Amino acid sequence: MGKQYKVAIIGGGSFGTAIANIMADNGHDTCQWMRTVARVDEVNELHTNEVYLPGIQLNPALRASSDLKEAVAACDAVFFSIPSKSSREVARQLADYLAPGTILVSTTKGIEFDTNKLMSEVLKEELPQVRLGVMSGPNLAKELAARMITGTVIASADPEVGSVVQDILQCSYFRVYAGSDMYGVELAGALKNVYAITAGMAAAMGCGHNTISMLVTRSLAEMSRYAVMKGADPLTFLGLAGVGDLFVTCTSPLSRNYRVGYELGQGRDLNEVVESLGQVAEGVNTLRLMKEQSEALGIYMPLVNGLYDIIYNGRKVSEVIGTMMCAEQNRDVEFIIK
Ligand SMILES: NC(=O)c1ccc[n+]([C@@H]2O[C@H](COP(=O)([O-])OP(=O)(O)OC[C@H]3O[C@@H](n4cnc5c(N)ncnc54)[C@H](O)[C@@H]3O)[C@@H](O)[C@H]2O)c1
Ligand SMILES: O=P(O)(O)OC[C@H](O)CO
Repeated sequence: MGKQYKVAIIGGGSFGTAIANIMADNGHDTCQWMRTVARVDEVNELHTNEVYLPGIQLNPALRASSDLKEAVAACDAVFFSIPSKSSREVARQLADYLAPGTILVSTTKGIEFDTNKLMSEVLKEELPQVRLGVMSGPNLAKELAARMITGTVIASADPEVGSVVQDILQCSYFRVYAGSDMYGVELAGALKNVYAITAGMAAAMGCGHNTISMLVTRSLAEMSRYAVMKGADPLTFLGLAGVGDLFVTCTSPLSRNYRVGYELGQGRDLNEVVESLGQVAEGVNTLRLMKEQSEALGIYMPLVNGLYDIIYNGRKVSEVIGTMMCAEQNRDVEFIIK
């Protein structure tokens, strides 16, 4: 067994619980912070989190606490797993409790709605004393909690952050790759959610495998084009945090974003679908931000425009597909990012 770390996870939802469980499996002193006292008791006494990970028996060594100061005290590393909507608010609560130099890893795959900032930017503003990393990849919480093999990417400007996170999380079912393109990894995690909504919608409408394959491939082209214009490394999009995460999110009914798309494809109303989900689907807000940004920067994004028109302008799916197919024929060269 390697070095044992003292670690905390901020967030009591599906992903926070899944990664907290890996850390406990790996023998680290692990505390998960969550605001709901009844759920803290459930994790500590029954070793389950039935609302978010039904049917999963958690490692009995995993502790939970609703006391933020106690949860992060003397930690080597803190993992942040709060939806983007509440990230700044929770980061502010942490400000007095994190010692200078503490490693803080964002696992949030979203963008702050009113500022268009990535979570690393939000966390840097609120917690300037930490050493930051972002983690992203094909990491469906339910599969991770069931200890099914996958990998992820930890990206940071500080190489020590990468190697500490590898020590903490790597195990027989979770391979952790380190990189330095923090911006690209984080952006990829947020952008793919939008295309998962489209893919879910396509699946509900009975589209074939050829269609889904075209959709995923052109989604990769479109999100890479957007990210490169914003300063990311295009190669990041060919790795686990890019195509890896896009593929899983666009094909698995375990993805909440895919499920939102599926239900929309069955004719349900967006607000109703989001409400009944009971968990976060970051792509709904990210779609609006991508639409605004791509228009402001003049980036060609037919898939984002099409989904936006369907969801927010009430355009018929068949009409949008018709427009897109003709436009692609006339304008698009089959390059990855151009
Ligand atoms: N679930 C996955 O498979 C997965 C995988 C990788 C990354 N992520 C990302 O991780 C982030 C969190 O996702 P999740 O799946 O855990 O979401 P979730 O909806 O399952 O859980 C969110 C958790 O955050 C808590 N929370 C929300 N607002 C809060 C506040 N103001 N104060 C305290 N707690 C608050 C909720 O109580 C809940 O416990 C998202 O950005 C998501 O995209 C999710
Ligand atoms: O459930 P989603 O749609 O938030 O996606 C889950 C993860 O991001 C998959 O890696």
